[in-house]
Amino acid sequence: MTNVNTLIKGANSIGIELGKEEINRFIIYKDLLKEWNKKINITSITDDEEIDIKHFLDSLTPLNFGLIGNEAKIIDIGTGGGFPGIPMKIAKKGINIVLLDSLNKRINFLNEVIEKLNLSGIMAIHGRAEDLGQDIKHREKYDIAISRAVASLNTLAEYCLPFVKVGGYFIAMKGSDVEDELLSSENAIRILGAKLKEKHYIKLPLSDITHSLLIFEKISKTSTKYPRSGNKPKKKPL
Ligand SMILES: C[S@@+](CC[C@H](N)C(=O)[O-])C[C@H]1O[C@@H](n2cnc3c(N)ncnc32)[C@H](O)[C@@H]1O
Repeated sequence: MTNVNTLIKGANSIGIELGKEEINRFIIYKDLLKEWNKKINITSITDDEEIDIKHFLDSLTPLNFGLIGNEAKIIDIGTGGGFPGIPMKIAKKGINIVLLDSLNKRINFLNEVIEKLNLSGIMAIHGRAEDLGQDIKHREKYDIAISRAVASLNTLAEYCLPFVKVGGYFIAMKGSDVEDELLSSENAIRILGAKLKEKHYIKLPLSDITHSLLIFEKISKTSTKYPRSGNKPKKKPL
C-alpha cells in the first residue's frame, strides 16, 4: 500500500486539500516517474517520501499566494519531469497549462503521464524557450510563466517574460539564497518589462528545506529583440 500521509498532511499545511481523485493521480504519477526513471534520466530523487516533499509539495507551493486564478493560462518553462506544472494541474484542475522542455525524451514521458492521469487542459511541447518566446502563438499569451531549477535568474527572465501578458506574472522558484541573483538580474527584469512584486521564503512542509518564490509583474510589453536566439540568454545574460 502506498503511504500518502506525507502528501496529504504536507498539502494541508500549505492550505491545499487533496481529494481521492487527486491522491490517485499523484500515486500513478509517482509510479510512472520511478518506472521511466530507470530508462531515461528524469530525476535523481527516487525515495518515495522525498518525491512527495521535494517534487510534489514543492511544486504546489506557488498555489498558495492568491496569484493563480482558477482558469489561469500558465506555461512551465524547462518542466523536466513535469515540475511544477503537473502537480499544480492535479491540485487545481481548471488551470490551462503548457509544459515546455527542450529534451524530447522528457516530453514523451510527460505525454504518457497526461494520458494515464486522464488530464485535459494541459499540453507538453518540445522546444526551446528562446524559440517559442518569439512564436506569435505563445508570445505574451500567458497569465503566468513559471520555472524551477532551469537557469540563473537573469537568463531565466529572458526565457520566461516574453511569454507573459502585461499584467501577468513570472514566478521563479529558487533556493533560499537569492539576494545576489536578484541584484544581478535587476537590469534584465527592467529591460524585459517587469518589476519585482513579491518575494516569499517557504519552508517545505515536513522538512527543514527553505525555498524562495520570486514573483515579478509584467508592466510593459517586451521588445521583440528578446528572447535572443543562439543560446545568448545563457552565454550573455542581460
Ligand atoms: C534541472 S531540470 C529541472 C526540471 C524541473 N523544472 C524540475 O524542477 O524538476 C532543467 C530542465 O530545463 C530544460 N531546459 C533547459 N534549458 C531550456 C530551454 N532553453 N528551453 C526549454 N527547456 C530548457 C532541460 O531540458 C531540463 O529538463
